Amino acid sequence: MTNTKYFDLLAQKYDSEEKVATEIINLEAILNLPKGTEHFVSDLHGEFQAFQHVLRNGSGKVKEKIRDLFLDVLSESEINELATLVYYPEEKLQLIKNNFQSEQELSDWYTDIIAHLIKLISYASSKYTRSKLRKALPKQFVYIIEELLYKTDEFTNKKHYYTKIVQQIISLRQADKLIIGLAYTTQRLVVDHLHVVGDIYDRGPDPDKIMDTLIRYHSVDIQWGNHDVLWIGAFAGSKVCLANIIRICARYNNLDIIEDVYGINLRPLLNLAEKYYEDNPAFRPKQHSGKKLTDHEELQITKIHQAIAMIQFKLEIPIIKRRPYFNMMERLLLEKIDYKKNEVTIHGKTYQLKNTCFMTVNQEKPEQLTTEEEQVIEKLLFSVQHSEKLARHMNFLMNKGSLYLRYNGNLLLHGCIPIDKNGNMEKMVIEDKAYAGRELLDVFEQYLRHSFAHPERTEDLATDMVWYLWTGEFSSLFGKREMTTFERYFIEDKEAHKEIKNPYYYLRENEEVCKEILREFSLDPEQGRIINGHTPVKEIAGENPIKANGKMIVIDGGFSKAYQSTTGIAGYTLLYNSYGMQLVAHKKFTSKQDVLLNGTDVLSVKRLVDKELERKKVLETNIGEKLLQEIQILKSLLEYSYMK
Ligand SMILES: O=P(O)(O)OC[C@H]1O[C@](O)(COP(=O)(O)O)[C@@H](O)[C@@H]1O
Ligand SMILES: [Mn+2]
Repeated sequence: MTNTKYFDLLAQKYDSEEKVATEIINLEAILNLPKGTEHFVSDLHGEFQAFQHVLRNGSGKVKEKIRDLFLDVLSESEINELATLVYYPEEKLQLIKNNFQSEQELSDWYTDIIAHLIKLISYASSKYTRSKLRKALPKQFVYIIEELLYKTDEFTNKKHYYTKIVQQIISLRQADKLIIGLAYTTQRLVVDHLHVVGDIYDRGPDPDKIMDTLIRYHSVDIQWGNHDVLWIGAFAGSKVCLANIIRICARYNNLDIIEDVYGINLRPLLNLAEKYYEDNPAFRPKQHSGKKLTDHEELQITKIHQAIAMIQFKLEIPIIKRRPYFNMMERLLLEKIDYKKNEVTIHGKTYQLKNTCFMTVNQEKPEQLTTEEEQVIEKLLFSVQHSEKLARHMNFLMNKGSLYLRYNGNLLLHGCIPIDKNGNMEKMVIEDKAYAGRELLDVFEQYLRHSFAHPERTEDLATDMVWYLWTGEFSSLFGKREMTTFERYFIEDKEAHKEIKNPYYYLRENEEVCKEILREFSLDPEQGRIINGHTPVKEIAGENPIKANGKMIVIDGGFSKAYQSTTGIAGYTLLYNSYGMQLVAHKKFTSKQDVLLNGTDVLSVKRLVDKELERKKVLETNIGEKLLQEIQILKSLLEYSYMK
């Protein structure tokens, strides 16, 4: 398209000189506002309730704003009550309303609380344009709220006018709805943009609810985690990824995610499991609160767990063989077993095996699936690829996700940048071409997207590569020499379970190494930081999440309950507003009920990562860059169309 045509098109939208000028002025104004608050979370691992809480309280930002405004006029418990009302408006309203004896009492309370919420919204939106605030308001109440917000100058009898409106709202029985709307608006204003630095799926019970929440969220991006790509892989046609997700769901007693949530029929797998497998202590599911299993259910899951684990181990073999550059020959474990002696030799060391379940293994050809196994995995794959809900969730992961993200000068990524012990980028040769650093990650992402675009291909390089991202030595999502799943099931010696990490995980303490990585991604090493998830920060053992003189921030807090005893804490999140970055350490989240009843909102030690000397403006952000371009275009339009 020629430039003139382009301008003609644009002129249809901006059909007068004034309109162009207004838009330029509007954009210029936005550029000079303080940058919006970014909120970083990671490693959610299906813990929907805890995630909801962090999202709703904006990692403490909601309460901070309430304190700023009301410290002198409200008591501590009133502050807590107001905060809880903002987090969980529907439920908290019911609880509060139950305490009133008369209509009058309730009406007085409504009047006060609506005033508080309006004040809070006015404060929380002070760095946005009116138009942005309007978009965040509950649609049906925009007019009323704007009246309440803006009719507050000295020339109107503000109190009288305000009281009249609120009385009307109450008598028309709209107060509850208005309060709920105001609460959600507050939540939305407090955080402008959310980054999920990977691992939404696995271990915890409700990844699907997290996905639904993210889909509804006003502004979000995702950096895929190894567990997320495992699910993408399954959907994209990788049978070995599929076996893995089912194995992990069995292990964590979460098969209802597969069966009830995503509607995938497990009956064929269960039949196979019942036919070949018995009880086995190594495969009993982890029990978690809320889901008490009967003995029969536990036994069933134990059998399914073995059946699918064995399918997984078999499926790994041909991939390892057809992709020598995956460098995984050491993982051909079923071929390394001495079935008579019940031993396996790994890295030159021989181990006794226990809790084995090799009933379906053909010792001559251990990669061979039995006919039944083959049918089971085929049916599972069909079912997975035809789950509408899973399709919706995986499409969203693809649309909003990437392997890494450069955002406002920072590098966001889940796992690591594979490097050697001298800090040089590791090279991986794929189909005779070597890749390293950013280029390697870009190639990984291309393969993943290709695989997703071709779900009918199940054994091509792209599909195999998705599995490599889950478990490969130079995968930026995994970054360990190998995954010792087999060893943890069948070998007692803990030595064999060790997973040796890429040097990245200790070299990232080093400022120069982090700066080099930032340079590799064309980011300013002086200003930028790396935001990392994936490895739980062991606060108990004195580990600091802020590393390399602030160049590296690790925010896997372990929302995952399974990991909380090793971390000693229930997660870190990060906030980045116009004043700088704040790291928030979360205490263990008990339950929503607890927050509602007792206001226990265990907040959270803050450590200032950095304090900007000057407030950062939109101008200095990614969005600012885009707005500048738009302004340029509009200025050209002005010249072309109206100043001839
Ligand atoms: O805790 P589990 O279920 O045994 O899983 C352990 C496996 O998970 C991993 O830690 C990967 O998961 P994370 O990304 O959550 O760390 C593997 O390295 C390891 O083999
Ligand atoms: Mn991870």
